[in-house]
Order: sequence, then structure tokens, then C-alpha cells
Amino acid sequence: MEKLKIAGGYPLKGTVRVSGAKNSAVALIPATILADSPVTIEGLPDISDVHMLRALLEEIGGSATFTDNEMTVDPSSMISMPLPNGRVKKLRASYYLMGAMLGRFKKAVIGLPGGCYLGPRPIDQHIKGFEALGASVTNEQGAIYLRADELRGARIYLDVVSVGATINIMLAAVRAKGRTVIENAAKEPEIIDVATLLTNMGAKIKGAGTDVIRIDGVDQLHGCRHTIIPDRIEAGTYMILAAAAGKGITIDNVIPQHLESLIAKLKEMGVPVEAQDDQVFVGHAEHLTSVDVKTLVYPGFATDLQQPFTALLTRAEGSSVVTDTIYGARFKHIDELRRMNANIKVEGRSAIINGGGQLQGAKVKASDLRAGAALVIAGLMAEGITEITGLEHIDRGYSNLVEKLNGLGATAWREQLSQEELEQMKNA
Ligand SMILES: CC(=O)N[C@H]1[C@@H](OP(=O)(O)OP(=O)(O)OC[C@H]2O[C@@H](n3ccc(=O)[nH]c3=O)[C@H](O)[C@@H]2O)O[C@H](CO)[C@@H](O)[C@@H]1O
Ligand SMILES: C=C(OP(=O)(O)O)C(=O)O
Repeated sequence: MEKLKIAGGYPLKGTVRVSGAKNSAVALIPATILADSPVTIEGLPDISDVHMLRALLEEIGGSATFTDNEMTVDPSSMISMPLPNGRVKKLRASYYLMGAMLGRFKKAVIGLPGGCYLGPRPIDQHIKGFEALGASVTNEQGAIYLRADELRGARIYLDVVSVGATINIMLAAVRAKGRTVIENAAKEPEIIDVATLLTNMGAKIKGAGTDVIRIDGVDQLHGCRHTIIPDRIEAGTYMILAAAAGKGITIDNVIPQHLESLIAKLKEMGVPVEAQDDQVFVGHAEHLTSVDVKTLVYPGFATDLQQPFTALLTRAEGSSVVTDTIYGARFKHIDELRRMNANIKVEGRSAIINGGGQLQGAKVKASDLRAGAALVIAGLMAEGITEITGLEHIDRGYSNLVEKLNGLGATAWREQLSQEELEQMKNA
């Protein structure tokens, strides 16, 4: 097991290239199950979620190769093997195996998903959708059993705007008989990316990216080649990092329209930001103004950028309030930032940051993926050395993090944990 060490205070500049979107990748890979011939996805991020899903596809009899960020999946020999435990619990997006396997085999047994703990993360809307399509869904000892004689299109109104439920229902509905209409659908760019892949495979989908998606089911889907969209959350993380510790950083391979709410907030803080084509330049501002932020569904401020943004706000003079309306308990990074001398308190769904003080390096733990990103940013701003454990969370979503940081002039490296540190973690 490793820890990440960061020597803070180095001025960062240069260009960093963003990888393919994790939240697309984790849906695109299960979507290949629905085809009858090989599907190739280009530009995938080299992260543990991708490798975990590749292994899960192999567990059900598929073949999947991963070279130079490109995955080719041959789904022709897959069978509906139960996946109640093991890898499915290591990531959130294993829930997409439910929709994809239900769509292809009309049956599946999948363990309840893992992923970042951000407070309760129910999947009732996914289940509501599968049931509306004609499936029986039961939860037996932590695994979801899905079965249908036939899937039939239906009109499904989501009570909560959910990225996962929208995509999962889409995955099952593309092979259902007749028309499915998803109302109050999520509008995140990753949903459009998944719909694009499915359409290239022969599916009939209209309205992805709006709150009403219409799907006309087809009998068969075929292989194709698809290029994934860039990761707006990774891009946003580097933009925040640039505002926190940069002296002029270009973030390359970005769709700036995906980041409008973050760009607006950075500008409000006094950070110079220029977007051009597929790049965003973030300049240096000596003084940052405090701002209030509320997370919302897309195109609002992404909850996945809330934690990194909180780290940045420790540099802004005055008091800022960050409210997470999506995950009211997404504040596990706050105690760790406090260890680094940040002045922050949590009240209900909000964190109140009194910024302007100097962060100090400390030994901290990433409790989840974006908490990890927040600690990396804090470590780059801090005086002295920061040691971050819990790297298995960070590795779920950030490709080549150390290489990318050091490419900007940071001093960051990974080290094995000592026997004593491993013992301490076991007893913690
Ligand atoms: C793999 C992936 O794409 N993960 C993203 C996805 O997670 P995920 O798809 O799990 O998040 P959702 O969009 O489903 O969740 C949004 C809100 O709806 C609630 N909800 C969701 C489903 C449901 O059946 N019932 C219910 O009540 C959730 O608890 C949450 O409060 O979107 C989140 C919100 O943008 C991001 O933080 C995650 O990075
Ligand atoms: C919460 C996240 O991921 P997941 O839904 O995969 O746990 C995230 O990407 O910030």
C-alpha cells in the first residue's frame, strides 16, 4: 500500500492534458454488453474503475483488451453469470451491469454497488425504471436479482434527477419492445456520450441531454468504434488547482461549455480564466475573493468539484459558504483540511470557510475520490510536506496523477507505507 507525498509551495505552470471522462467510461464499458460484435472505445482514462469493469466483463465470459487507453470488448460469448460480490463492491458504476445485462439477457444478479461514500446513495429510481420495463427486481442478501420474460417500453418519470438511473434505464430500454420515455431525466454530458455510443451501435435514442429522453427499442445492436468525451471533473480539478497554486496553467483536451459554472465562479473570485476551443487557461491571482457556492444538477456547479473547490476557498480572504444540495454529507474532507490548519466548520449541508490563512503540510487521509483531490490541492498550497493515504480512492478517478502534477512543476511522489504505518491504519 502506498501514500502520496507532496512538497507544497512550488509555483506550478505549463500544460496538463485531461483524460477521458470516468463517469462516461464506467457506463460505456458495460454498454458494450448489449452488442453482438466487438466494440472499441478510444481515449479511456487509465484508472482503477476502468480496469475493474474490464475484469467484470471477463468474469461474464467477454474478452476485453486495454492498450494505449483503447479498450476493445468482444461481447459475443458473454453469459449472465451472477456477480453478487467482489469487484462490484469496489465501484459505484457496477450498477450499470444491471441495466446492460437485463437489456441483453433479460436476467442478472448484481451485488449492491460500492464507490464513494457520500451519505446514503439509494438506487430506488433505477429499480423503479427496471420494474416499469417489466422486470421483477428483488434484493436478496445485498444482491439485486433482476428477471423479465420480456422488456416492454414504458413512460418513466424520475422522482429524483439521477445520472445513474437515467443511464441505467437507457441501457435496458434500448433492447426493450416499443417506446420508452424517461421524464425528468438527468442532462449531464456523460448521458449524451453514452447515447452516442448506443446510437452508433444501432439504438434509437432522441433527447439525450434534455430532460425527456425517447428510446425506441431494437432487436439487435452491433459493434462500433467510439471516442470518449474529456473528463470535465478532472479538467475542473486542474483548473481549481491552477487557481490555488498556479502561475499560469493551460488545461488541454477540455470542452469549456461543460465547465461554465466553474469558470463563472473562478472569475467571481478574481481568477483570470480564458477558454478557447479545447483548452482553458487559468492565470494567477495574488488575492482571491471569497464566494458562496451551491452544488446543483448539470449545468449547475458539480457536486464532484465541491470538495476540491473548498480547498481553494481556504486561500480566499473572508468567509465563503459551500452548500451541497446533492450529497448533504459530502464533507469528510473537512476534518482533514482542518488538520492542515484550515479554518472551516460544517453546518448541516454547508461548509463555512474562513479563508486567507496559510495551510501547513500534515498526514491526512482521503476518505473518497474528490476528498483526495481536495487534499492534493491543499498539499500543493501548504507549507512543508503533506502525506496522503487512501490512494485507492484517488486511483479510481485520476489518471497518472503524479506524472501530471510533476509535469506542471510540482514535487510529488508515491512511497510504500511502512510496516508501522500499516499497523496504525489497521488499528485506526
Ligand atoms: C458513476 C457516476 O456517474 N457517478 C456520478 C453520479 O453518481 P450517481 O449516478 O450515483 O448519482 P445520482 O445522479 O444518481 O444521484 C443524485 C441524487 O439523487 C439521489 N438518488 C439517486 C438515485 C436513486 O435511485 N435515488 C436517489 O435518491 C442520490 O442520493 C443523490 O442525492 O452522479 C453524481 C451526481 O452528479 C456524481 O457525484 C457521481 O460522480
Ligand atoms: C462520486 C464519484 O464517483 P462514484 O459515483 O463513482 O463513486 C465522483 O466521481 O466524484
